[in-house]
Amino acid sequence: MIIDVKDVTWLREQQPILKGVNWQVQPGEHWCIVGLNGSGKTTLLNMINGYIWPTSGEISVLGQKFGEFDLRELRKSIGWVSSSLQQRLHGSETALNTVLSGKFATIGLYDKADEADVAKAHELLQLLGCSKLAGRRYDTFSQGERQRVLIARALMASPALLILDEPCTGLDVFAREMLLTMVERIALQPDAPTLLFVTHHIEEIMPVFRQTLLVKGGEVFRAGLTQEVLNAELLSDFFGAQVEVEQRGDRSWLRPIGRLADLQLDLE
Ligand SMILES: Nc1ncnc2c1ncn2[C@@H]1O[C@H](COP(=O)(O)OP(=O)(O)OP(=O)(O)O)[C@@H](O)[C@H]1O
Repeated sequence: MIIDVKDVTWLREQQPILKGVNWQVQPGEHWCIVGLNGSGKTTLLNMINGYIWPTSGEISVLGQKFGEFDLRELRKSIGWVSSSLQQRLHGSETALNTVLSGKFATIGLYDKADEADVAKAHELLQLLGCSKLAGRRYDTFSQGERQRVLIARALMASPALLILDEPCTGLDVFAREMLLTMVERIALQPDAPTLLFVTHHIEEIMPVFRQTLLVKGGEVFRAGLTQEVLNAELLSDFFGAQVEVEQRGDRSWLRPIGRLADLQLDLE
């Protein structure tokens, strides 16, 4: 099993941030994780990466049970692309060196990459549609280009699990579609890592994400087949507001219905 979270609770200042979470990810599955701000998604991912420990319950990742192995070793098998990583990278590095640094898990390239590494980095830049950027400085890239270079960087370490944490934030609609196409391309590679794709937006769920986890108030609201999860009744219940879900091609699009006042938004 790739991820096995059993009855996990995490308390902070006596308050449960995660409550009785059960979630299993099997080999070959790719999951979307959806939840509103503050629902507990990042906390759950921090736990999967071993940065925080459950107050109670058990967790194993890539067949390793927490408490019985070296977390630093486990982290080498997990790629995590997030906005905080984006801020930490060195702007003066080229795209090629940024990707190569992924092999050594360093911010900046200090180790000597061999020919095979360079060839692999070029292949990954091509996979992500960034070949032309190879020799350009990272700080000259658009947001969409940065995200794609960062995904190539994460793939450089050949992770078994790749977490894409809201990768479409700040992208225009075309850059977003481009990124989603690339993500799908990665998932369809024969030796693809298991992908976890965190988003607030239902329409970003590509068909390759056959499973979806809905997180609400630190609890699993629903975990199952995307096709079954993405229905108007369930999502209205999940968001606490009436929504409709329209199927367009092989993607679902969500639209709030009713007056804004009914959405119980705090607009003050
Ligand atoms: N170390 C901590 N101490 C106290 N509260 C915390 C801590 N870490 C997270 N929380 C709280 O737990 C809740 C869940 O936070 P988390 O960051 O996991 O949400 P999220 O679903 O990732 O949100 P977003 O979509 O905004 O990134 C929030 O209310 C947050 O303030």
